[in-house]
Amino acid sequence: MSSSDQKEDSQQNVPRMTLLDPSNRTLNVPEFPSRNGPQRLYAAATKQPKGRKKVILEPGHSPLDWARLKSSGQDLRGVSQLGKYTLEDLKQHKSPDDAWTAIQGKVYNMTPYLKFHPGGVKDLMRIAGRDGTKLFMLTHSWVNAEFMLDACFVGFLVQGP
Ligand code: HEM
Repeated sequence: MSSSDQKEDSQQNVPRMTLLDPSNRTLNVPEFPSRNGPQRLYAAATKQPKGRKKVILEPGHSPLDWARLKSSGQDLRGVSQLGKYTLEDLKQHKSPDDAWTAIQGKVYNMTPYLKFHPGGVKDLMRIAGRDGTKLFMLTHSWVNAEFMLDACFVGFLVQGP
Protein backbone atom coordinates (compact mmCIF):
# COMPACT_ATOMS: atom_id res chain seq x y z
CA MET A 1 0.00 0.00 0.00
CA SER A 2 1.42 3.39 -0.97
CA SER A 3 1.69 6.17 1.58
CA SER A 4 -1.00 8.20 -0.22
CA ASP A 5 -3.42 5.22 0.09
CA GLN A 6 -2.65 5.06 3.81
CA LYS A 7 -3.39 8.73 4.17
CA GLU A 8 -6.71 8.29 2.37
CA ASP A 9 -7.56 5.34 4.63
CA SER A 10 -6.91 7.25 7.83
CA GLN A 11 -9.04 10.09 6.53
CA GLN A 12 -11.89 7.66 5.86
CA ASN A 13 -11.90 6.62 9.51
CA VAL A 14 -12.63 10.15 10.58
CA PRO A 15 -16.38 10.57 11.31
CA ARG A 16 -18.02 12.82 8.75
CA MET A 17 -20.99 15.14 8.80
CA THR A 18 -23.25 16.62 6.12
CA LEU A 19 -23.58 20.36 5.71
CA LEU A 20 -25.31 22.64 3.25
CA ASP A 21 -23.21 25.39 1.68
CA PRO A 22 -24.72 28.85 0.94
CA SER A 23 -25.93 27.62 -2.46
CA ASN A 24 -27.70 24.66 -0.83
CA ARG A 25 -25.18 22.11 -2.13
CA THR A 26 -24.61 19.15 0.16
CA LEU A 27 -21.10 18.87 1.53
CA ASN A 28 -19.70 15.81 3.25
CA VAL A 29 -17.00 17.09 5.61
CA PRO A 30 -15.04 15.73 8.59
CA GLU A 31 -17.08 16.09 11.78
CA PHE A 32 -16.45 19.33 13.67
CA PRO A 33 -15.55 19.72 16.47
CA SER A 34 -13.60 16.50 15.99
CA ARG A 35 -13.72 13.68 18.57
CA ASN A 36 -10.94 14.35 21.08
CA GLY A 37 -10.16 17.57 19.24
CA PRO A 38 -9.06 20.61 21.24
CA GLN A 39 -12.52 22.23 21.20
CA ARG A 40 -14.22 19.19 22.78
CA LEU A 41 -11.45 18.64 25.31
CA TYR A 42 -11.60 22.29 26.36
CA ALA A 43 -15.41 22.20 26.68
CA ALA A 44 -15.24 19.04 28.80
CA ALA A 45 -12.60 20.53 31.08
CA THR A 46 -14.50 23.76 31.66
CA LYS A 47 -18.06 22.44 32.09
CA GLN A 48 -20.40 24.56 34.21
CA PRO A 49 -21.26 22.85 37.49
CA LYS A 50 -24.56 20.96 37.21
CA GLY A 51 -27.55 22.57 38.90
CA ARG A 52 -26.29 26.15 38.61
CA LYS A 53 -29.47 28.16 38.52
CA LYS A 54 -29.94 31.44 36.72
CA VAL A 55 -31.17 34.15 39.05
CA ILE A 56 -34.60 35.45 38.07
CA LEU A 57 -34.59 39.22 38.37
CA GLU A 58 -37.79 40.91 39.58
CA PRO A 59 -39.83 42.68 36.89
CA GLY A 60 -38.42 46.13 36.24
CA HIS A 61 -34.87 45.05 37.18
CA SER A 62 -33.34 44.14 33.84
CA PRO A 63 -29.92 45.53 32.81
CA LEU A 64 -31.79 48.00 30.62
CA ASP A 65 -33.89 49.17 33.58
CA TRP A 66 -30.65 49.73 35.52
CA ALA A 67 -29.17 51.72 32.65
CA ARG A 68 -32.30 53.89 32.62
CA LEU A 69 -32.30 54.41 36.39
CA LYS A 70 -28.64 55.32 36.61
CA SER A 71 -28.95 57.91 33.88
CA SER A 72 -32.24 59.29 35.22
CA GLY A 73 -30.50 61.89 37.35
CA GLN A 74 -31.94 60.33 40.52
CA ASP A 75 -29.51 60.43 43.46
CA LEU A 76 -28.18 56.89 43.91
CA ARG A 77 -25.11 57.78 45.98
CA GLY A 78 -26.76 58.85 49.19
CA VAL A 79 -23.85 61.18 50.05
CA SER A 80 -23.56 64.86 49.22
CA GLN A 81 -19.90 64.75 48.19
CA LEU A 82 -17.13 62.30 47.37
CA GLY A 83 -15.09 61.16 50.36
CA LYS A 84 -12.10 59.07 51.41
CA TYR A 85 -13.00 55.87 53.21
CA THR A 86 -10.99 53.22 55.03
CA LEU A 87 -11.81 49.52 55.33
CA GLU A 88 -13.09 50.34 58.84
CA ASP A 89 -15.52 52.88 57.36
CA LEU A 90 -16.71 50.30 54.84
CA LYS A 91 -17.62 47.88 57.63
CA GLN A 92 -20.37 50.30 58.71
CA HIS A 93 -22.18 49.64 55.40
CA LYS A 94 -22.78 45.93 55.15
CA SER A 95 -26.58 45.55 55.28
CA PRO A 96 -28.94 45.20 52.29
CA ASP A 97 -30.42 48.65 52.95
CA ASP A 98 -26.95 50.23 53.22
CA ALA A 99 -24.41 48.22 51.23
CA TRP A 100 -21.09 49.71 50.20
CA THR A 101 -18.13 48.03 48.61
CA ALA A 102 -14.76 48.97 47.13
CA ILE A 103 -13.60 47.81 43.73
CA GLN A 104 -10.14 48.68 42.51
CA GLY A 105 -9.77 51.56 44.95
CA LYS A 106 -13.17 53.12 44.32
CA VAL A 107 -16.00 52.98 46.84
CA TYR A 108 -19.58 52.43 45.68
CA ASN A 109 -22.93 52.52 47.41
CA MET A 110 -24.31 49.43 45.69
CA THR A 111 -27.63 49.44 47.63
CA PRO A 112 -29.73 50.61 44.66
CA TYR A 113 -28.01 48.08 42.36
CA LEU A 114 -28.62 44.98 44.51
CA LYS A 115 -31.86 43.83 42.87
CA PHE A 116 -30.48 44.56 39.40
CA HIS A 117 -27.43 42.33 39.78
CA PRO A 118 -27.68 39.46 37.23
CA GLY A 119 -25.92 37.16 39.71
CA GLY A 120 -28.47 37.94 42.44
CA VAL A 121 -28.58 39.88 45.71
CA LYS A 122 -27.03 37.12 47.80
CA ASP A 123 -23.82 36.94 45.77
CA LEU A 124 -23.48 40.70 45.62
CA MET A 125 -23.95 40.98 49.40
CA ARG A 126 -20.81 38.86 49.84
CA ILE A 127 -18.75 41.97 49.11
CA ALA A 128 -20.85 44.38 51.18
CA GLY A 129 -18.86 46.26 53.82
CA ARG A 130 -15.48 45.19 52.45
CA ASP A 131 -13.06 45.36 49.56
CA GLY A 132 -14.78 43.31 46.83
CA THR A 133 -12.04 43.55 44.21
CA LYS A 134 -10.74 39.99 44.52
CA LEU A 135 -14.12 38.22 44.47
CA PHE A 136 -15.40 40.50 41.74
CA MET A 137 -12.37 39.79 39.53
CA LEU A 138 -12.53 36.06 40.20
CA THR A 139 -16.20 35.96 39.20
CA HIS A 140 -16.30 38.18 36.14
CA SER A 141 -13.24 40.24 35.38
CA TRP A 142 -14.83 41.26 32.06
CA VAL A 143 -17.60 43.25 33.77
CA ASN A 144 -16.94 46.99 33.83
CA ALA A 145 -17.90 47.82 37.45
CA GLU A 146 -16.69 51.39 37.09
CA PHE A 147 -19.28 51.98 34.36
CA MET A 148 -22.05 49.83 35.87
CA LEU A 149 -21.84 51.69 39.16
CA ASP A 150 -20.75 55.15 38.07
CA ALA A 151 -23.95 56.66 39.52
CA CYS A 152 -23.23 54.95 42.85
CA PHE A 153 -19.63 56.15 43.22
CA VAL A 154 -19.12 57.70 46.66
CA GLY A 155 -15.34 58.11 46.95
CA PHE A 156 -11.95 56.46 47.28
CA LEU A 157 -10.62 53.68 49.45
CA VAL A 158 -7.63 54.86 51.55
CA GLN A 159 -5.32 53.21 54.07
CA GLY A 160 -6.57 53.43 57.64
CA PRO A 161 -4.86 55.71 60.21
C1 HEM B 1 -20.35 45.61 42.48
C2 HEM B 1 -19.96 44.45 42.08
C3 HEM B 1 -20.60 43.68 40.94
C4 HEM B 1 -21.11 44.13 39.77
C5 HEM B 1 -21.19 45.57 39.24
C6 HEM B 1 -21.57 42.96 39.05
C7 HEM B 1 -22.16 42.99 37.80
C8 HEM B 1 -22.52 41.88 37.08
C9 HEM B 1 -22.95 41.90 35.71
C10 HEM B 1 -23.06 43.14 34.82
C11 HEM B 1 -23.22 40.62 35.35
C12 HEM B 1 -23.66 40.10 33.98
C13 HEM B 1 -22.39 39.64 33.30
C14 HEM B 1 -22.58 38.98 31.98
O1 HEM B 1 -23.71 38.68 31.59
O2 HEM B 1 -21.55 38.74 31.32
C15 HEM B 1 -22.98 39.79 36.51
C16 HEM B 1 -23.17 38.43 36.53
C17 HEM B 1 -22.88 37.65 37.62
N1 HEM B 1 -22.35 38.05 38.82
FE1 HEM B 1 -21.87 39.93 39.32
N2 HEM B 1 -21.35 41.83 39.80
C18 HEM B 1 -20.74 42.23 40.96
C19 HEM B 1 -20.32 41.42 41.99
C20 HEM B 1 -20.48 40.07 42.04
C21 HEM B 1 -20.01 39.20 43.09
C22 HEM B 1 -19.27 39.67 44.32
C23 HEM B 1 -20.38 37.94 42.76
C24 HEM B 1 -20.15 36.63 43.47
C25 HEM B 1 -19.76 36.50 44.68
C26 HEM B 1 -21.08 37.99 41.50
C27 HEM B 1 -21.62 36.92 40.85
C28 HEM B 1 -22.17 36.95 39.59
C29 HEM B 1 -22.66 35.78 38.90
C30 HEM B 1 -22.67 34.35 39.41
C31 HEM B 1 -23.09 36.22 37.65
C32 HEM B 1 -23.64 35.36 36.51
C33 HEM B 1 -25.13 35.43 36.46
C34 HEM B 1 -25.69 34.58 35.34
O3 HEM B 1 -25.15 34.59 34.23
O4 HEM B 1 -26.69 33.91 35.59
N3 HEM B 1 -21.11 39.30 41.08
N4 HEM B 1 -22.55 40.57 37.55
